[in-house]
Amino acid sequence: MSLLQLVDIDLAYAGNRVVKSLSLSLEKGSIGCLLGPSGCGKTTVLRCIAGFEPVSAGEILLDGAVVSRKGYNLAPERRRVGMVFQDYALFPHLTVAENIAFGLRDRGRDEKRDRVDELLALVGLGTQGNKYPHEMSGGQQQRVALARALAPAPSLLLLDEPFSNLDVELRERLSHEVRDIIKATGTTAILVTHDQHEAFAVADEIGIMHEGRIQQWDTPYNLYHRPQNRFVADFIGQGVFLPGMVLNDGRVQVEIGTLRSDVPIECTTSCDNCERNCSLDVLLRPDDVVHDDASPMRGEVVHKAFRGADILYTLKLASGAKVLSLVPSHHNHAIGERIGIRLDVDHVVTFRGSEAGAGTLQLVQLPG
Ligand SMILES: Nc1ncnc2c1ncn2[C@@H]1O[C@H](COP(=O)(O)OP(=O)(O)OP(=O)(O)O)[C@@H](O)[C@H]1O
Repeated sequence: MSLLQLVDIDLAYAGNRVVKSLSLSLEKGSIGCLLGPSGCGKTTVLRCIAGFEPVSAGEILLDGAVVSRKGYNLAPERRRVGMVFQDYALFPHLTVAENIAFGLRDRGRDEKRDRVDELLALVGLGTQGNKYPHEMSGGQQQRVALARALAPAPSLLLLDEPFSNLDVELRERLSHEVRDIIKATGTTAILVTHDQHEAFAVADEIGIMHEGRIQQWDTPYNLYHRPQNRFVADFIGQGVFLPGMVLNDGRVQVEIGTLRSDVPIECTTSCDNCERNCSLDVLLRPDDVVHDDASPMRGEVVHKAFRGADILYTLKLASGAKVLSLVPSHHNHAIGERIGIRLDVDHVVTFRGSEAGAGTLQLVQLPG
């Protein structure tokens, strides 16, 4: 059953629509994420869900009950929604235990103490309840903030860029921990971030946002492997679009080889016969282009990024087009070298060719 539903919500600041007919639904116990570039409206959606912004159209339902619609906005404190912010927002004059107990003011003393102990243990700070926030590291402070938000057992937890003040390594570790903690409590949650690694580490489902709209709401796997439009393909992971031509038997020819899909190519109504030399763009990820000394197909190394286990090569083809190739790092080639490559594509993702109207999804071909 959906715990949270947004149905065609709109929000405008001084006539400027920053959220546009946005819909999503989140099952009880699952973790969703709004991921997108700065200014796309993620935080505004979160503020609407929390009740800090009234919607100008559409509805928000929590546990089946309408909490927001035009002209009606249930107060934030009556929504049973917990929030975690990027700056932790802990009370500096209260101890860690007092911070966590803040939302439990109406509970008895013993019940409050037991709940605080339970939360301290859950976030791995069992012995640190008497410390003050300034005596703790950034990561510890964020765990306190999470414990404080979870203490009243909210039906929905909202996390707004919760890791952005932390260094990269800690961010990655804490994002896994936070997921485990949220899952251990069975809480439904929504995370807002512009960092896809964070989104992948925490969320079950992710909505890619662009200019106030969700472009695709899907699992991390599908966003990477089955992007529904160019924006999603560009935003998630790395890759290039290489011009291609559909061959008669459903194969797609690109400069460095021929791709084959297990399913027929599907066109949109404006292109009703892909079998006849349709031109399109093929999405090639760095792992689709394999280094192979024996291959007659060559690419010139124009850039290389050493990543420890792998090197990400940018290779220029004879036409001048570039592809990316992820290669084990013991294959160390110099800039200017021409190295052998071949395609190793598991499934084919294509979009209508640039000259025919870049940006419009026309065709996606995937294995059955
Ligand atoms: N209170 C406000 N008044 C007017 N415009 C606002 C207000 N808050 C946000 N905006 C505008 O609404 C748009 C969406 O902002 P929002 O903060 O939701 O984006 P975001 O995706 O969360 O961005 P970021 O990742 O940078 O936080 C932006 O263009 C922003 O300038």
